[in-house]
Amino acid sequence: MRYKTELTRIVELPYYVEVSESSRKKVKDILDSFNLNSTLFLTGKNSYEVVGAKIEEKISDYIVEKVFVEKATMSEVRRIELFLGYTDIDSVVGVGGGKVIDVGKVIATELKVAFISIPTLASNDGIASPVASFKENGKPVSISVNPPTAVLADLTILRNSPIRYLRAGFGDLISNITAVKDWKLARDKIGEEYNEVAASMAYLPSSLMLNLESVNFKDDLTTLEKLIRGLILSGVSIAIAGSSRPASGAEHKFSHALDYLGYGSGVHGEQVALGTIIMEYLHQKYYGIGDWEAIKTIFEKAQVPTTAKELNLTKEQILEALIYAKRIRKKRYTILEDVNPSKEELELVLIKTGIVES
Ligand SMILES: NC(=O)C1=CN([C@@H]2O[C@H](COP(=O)(O)OP(=O)(O)OC[C@H]3O[C@@H](n4cnc5c(N)ncnc54)[C@H](OP(=O)(O)O)[C@@H]3O)[C@@H](O)[C@H]2O)C=CC1
Ligand SMILES: O=C(CO)COP(=O)(O)O
Ligand SMILES: [Zn+2]
Repeated sequence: MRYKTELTRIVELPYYVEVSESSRKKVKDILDSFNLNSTLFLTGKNSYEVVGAKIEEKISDYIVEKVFVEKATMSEVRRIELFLGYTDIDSVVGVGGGKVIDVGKVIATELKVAFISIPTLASNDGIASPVASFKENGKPVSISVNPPTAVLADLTILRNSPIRYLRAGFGDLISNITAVKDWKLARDKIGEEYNEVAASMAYLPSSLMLNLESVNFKDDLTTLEKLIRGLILSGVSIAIAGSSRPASGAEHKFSHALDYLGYGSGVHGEQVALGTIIMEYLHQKYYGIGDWEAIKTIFEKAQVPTTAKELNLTKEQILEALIYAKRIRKKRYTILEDVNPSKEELELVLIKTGIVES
């Protein structure tokens, strides 16, 4: 393995992170403590109704413009930046789901201002990560951005958010188990640079959740808190690694492939959850490390979809996406590149794991 020439790593991390039942109330304090007073307030139509309006009220003196984000694309970023024109802003406050947070991260990065992330959904680890995921011409692209300056993860907001997105967030968190296995594989097989701190931050919170007796994000605040903290650590692990490596392996390639091909009705975390069962199966089969049944069981306990049918996918579509996955990010070495499973073998995996019926 060869390292770059610098002797220590310089990493950009969020300055302030709070996970509590009242984090939303801190937004004014945060703006004050960073000496920020000209804010672009970004939100979504639904998130505004549910929580955004109340947060807006608290910082109305600081807001210079409010914009509703409609889609997660570069053209939406341009629309908002053109709308701002010569208006001076020193911060972006984003109150919404992944779409709003990602658009906020890109705008704050381009305009070199602070970004305060107030997620109203916890559907993926983008809450605190330096990655924005856009769809351009219907195709997914991942963009490197600055991580948020502050993350205010409010458990009251998130507990009351639609359960489907919390379950999807759980899928995205558990997927770190196979992502880190793939990273280790790349270290061992092709000498890829590996960072134990980033890998542990991504891996441990998800692996510890495998032992839960039950998984209920609505009624059990401790489990919800573990999910949110895990997703935040996952985002920070990406910042430490300098790429999404600790949180995105073959299971993510599979999910990106489904998006490319336009198959099924799953959201990101649901798709990667299915991918995680498949990749864990392959890791277990070829290297004896892993327990795909434990992963499937924890998904079932959390009511994360574990079958093709639940995501409106056919067996053929999943197989096509698994084959297509190798064309995505060819340089990211994973179990798929290592084993190069045939279509017949993959079909057997789908049947053995119960993802499709035989
Ligand atoms: N950065 C990253 O690493 C990743 C980013 N993504 C990206 O994230 C985006 C998807 O984000 P996701 O969070 O799944 O969903 P969205 O942000 O698209 O929101 C989904 C729906 O939920 C609504 N909504 C938001 N908050 C609430 C709430 N508290 N109560 C009720 N409804 C609510 C939204 O309405 P409204 O918008 O009107 O408020 C919208 O209708 C995609 O663009 C995807 O590419 C996906 C994976 C990783
Ligand atoms: O979703 C992500 C991590 O969970 C981001 O990963 P990608 O770089 O594959 O988009
Ligand atoms: Zn993800």
